[in-house]
Amino acid sequence: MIHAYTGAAVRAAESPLLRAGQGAALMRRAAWGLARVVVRELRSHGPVAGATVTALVGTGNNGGDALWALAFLRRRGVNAVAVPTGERIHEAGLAALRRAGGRVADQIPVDAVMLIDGVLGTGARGGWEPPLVPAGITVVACDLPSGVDAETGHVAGGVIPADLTVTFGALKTGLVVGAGAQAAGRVEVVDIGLGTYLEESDVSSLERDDALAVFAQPAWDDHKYSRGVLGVCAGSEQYPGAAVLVCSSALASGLGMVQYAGPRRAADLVLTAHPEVVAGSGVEGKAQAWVAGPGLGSDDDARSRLAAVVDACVDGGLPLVLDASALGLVTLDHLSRLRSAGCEVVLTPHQGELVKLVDRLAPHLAGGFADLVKADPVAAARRTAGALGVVVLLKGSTTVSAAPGGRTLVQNEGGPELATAGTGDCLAGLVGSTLVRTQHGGLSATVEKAAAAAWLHGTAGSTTASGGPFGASSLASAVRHALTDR
Ligand SMILES: NC(=O)C1=CN([C@@H]2O[C@H](COP(=O)(O)OP(=O)(O)OC[C@H]3O[C@@H](n4cnc5c(N)ncnc54)[C@H](OP(=O)(O)O)[C@@H]3O)[C@@H](O)[C@H]2O)[C@@H](O)CC1
Ligand SMILES: Nc1ncnc2c1ncn2[C@@H]1O[C@H](COP(=O)(O)OP(=O)(O)O)[C@@H](O)[C@H]1O
Repeated sequence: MIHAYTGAAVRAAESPLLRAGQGAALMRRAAWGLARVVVRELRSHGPVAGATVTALVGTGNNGGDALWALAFLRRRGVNAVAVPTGERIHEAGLAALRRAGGRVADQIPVDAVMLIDGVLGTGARGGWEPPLVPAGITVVACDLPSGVDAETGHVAGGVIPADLTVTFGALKTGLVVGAGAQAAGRVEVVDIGLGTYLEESDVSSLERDDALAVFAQPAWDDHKYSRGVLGVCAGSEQYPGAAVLVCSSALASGLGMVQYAGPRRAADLVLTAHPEVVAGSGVEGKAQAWVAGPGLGSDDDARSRLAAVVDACVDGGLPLVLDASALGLVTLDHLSRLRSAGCEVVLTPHQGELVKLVDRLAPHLAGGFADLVKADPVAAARRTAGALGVVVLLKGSTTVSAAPGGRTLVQNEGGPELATAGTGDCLAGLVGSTLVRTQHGGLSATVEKAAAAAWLHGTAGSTTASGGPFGASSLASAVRHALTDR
């Protein structure tokens, strides 16, 4: 599990140390860590001594870090050049650079092989417009790529995409969400001794082993019912393929049985693809959790099929995933009955679906929500989860899974190749699969299951993308592959 903290939390952790007069020591520790990483990167490409490394140096402590790092690099024989970007500069850092023999210039030197982005860190307010950066130069961001909001990952103006970000004290939320995660490149954390002062993390990410633990292999004495039976209420005469996609991904994730409930045309397609599915038109059966929504449509038939699934879940206290069409049909009454019956409920909207859902079911949140979803998906998912009392898995370049209590997991395994019709249906099948295979552990455990599904989905997407462009029906085999190699 990887944990990330808000910029504010990291600053709060620093403050007792600053009060104790250790500010300069903290900065030197951070800069030393940054310089070590730069040396390692230089060495992997050629000689360190004589290489030109430049830094864009802002007006605050982020610029101070960059200046100190240049000073350390100069002592290692690097041609260290600071390029100030503002009217002010960190005086002690500048003095250190000058003492070490480094210089100041007003432009990035033409022979620079590496650029340290030390303009803005956790103190950035709003956006900035970076200068043009020469093509081919390796960019190392100091703490954060300048212009990334440490709290949200939002980029309000421009940003210099980094090959590598060296961040200090702890991983920041802005480095693992949305545009910030994209701009950061590889991220390395330098320990500057904040550990004991850091409070609870803001968001976390599952790593491979965490996710694989959710998709546990069967025990020797398992049978199909103990491995889990997933009910799927998806597809319609108009959109039959969605039913196949949900069933395929669920089966590929290795559960005991998939039971399909839907109209003839969709059921026939499902059975042609997967004869092992138990198909019928109604929701009766042995399902231990349900997925409802993909391809249901929005007519009366869709409404009554969803109502039947909600009734079955309420009666049996069963977990339920609501995706796609179901997000436009679900009512506050459904959610309230499901909550009262103690059902685990996961909603899996993309951004547009979330905005519509909030408009309809939580209008008190709706003002400015469309902007919030883009600028701060973590907050948007958290607020919705809190308002509706369910787990919300918000899809996008970062998949955010939030529980009503605030526990939030963010996953970034998948790339934009996943933005193709039907991949969300596959994800719904995987989330359903996680909900049948483990016992109740409260919504805090449910959010982890949702994130494990996102991990598997993103990993499968990236593997499939490495073979060229793909459609959603190719994902299932990569899901199996991701679960094979353990
Ligand atoms: N505390 C510590 O001991 C340690 C801190 N550490 C380091 O300090 C960093 C935080 O430093 P910080 O608080 O000085 O903020 P920072 O990110 O440099 O930016 C503030 C400056 O930028 C300016 N500015 C703001 N927005 C702007 C914009 N849009 N466009 C242009 N300018 C803008 C703002 O100007 P002002 O608005 O005040 O005029 C101010 O001058 C942190 O990320 C880490 O690297 C580490 O060394 C560990 C020890
Ligand atoms: N730019 C992106 N980077 C990574 N993943 C993405 C990106 N765009 C979409 N995805 C993923 O692709 C899936 C698309 O789901 P969805 O929009 O529901 O599609 P559909 O309804 O067609 O099945 C989601 O899991 C989402 O997280």
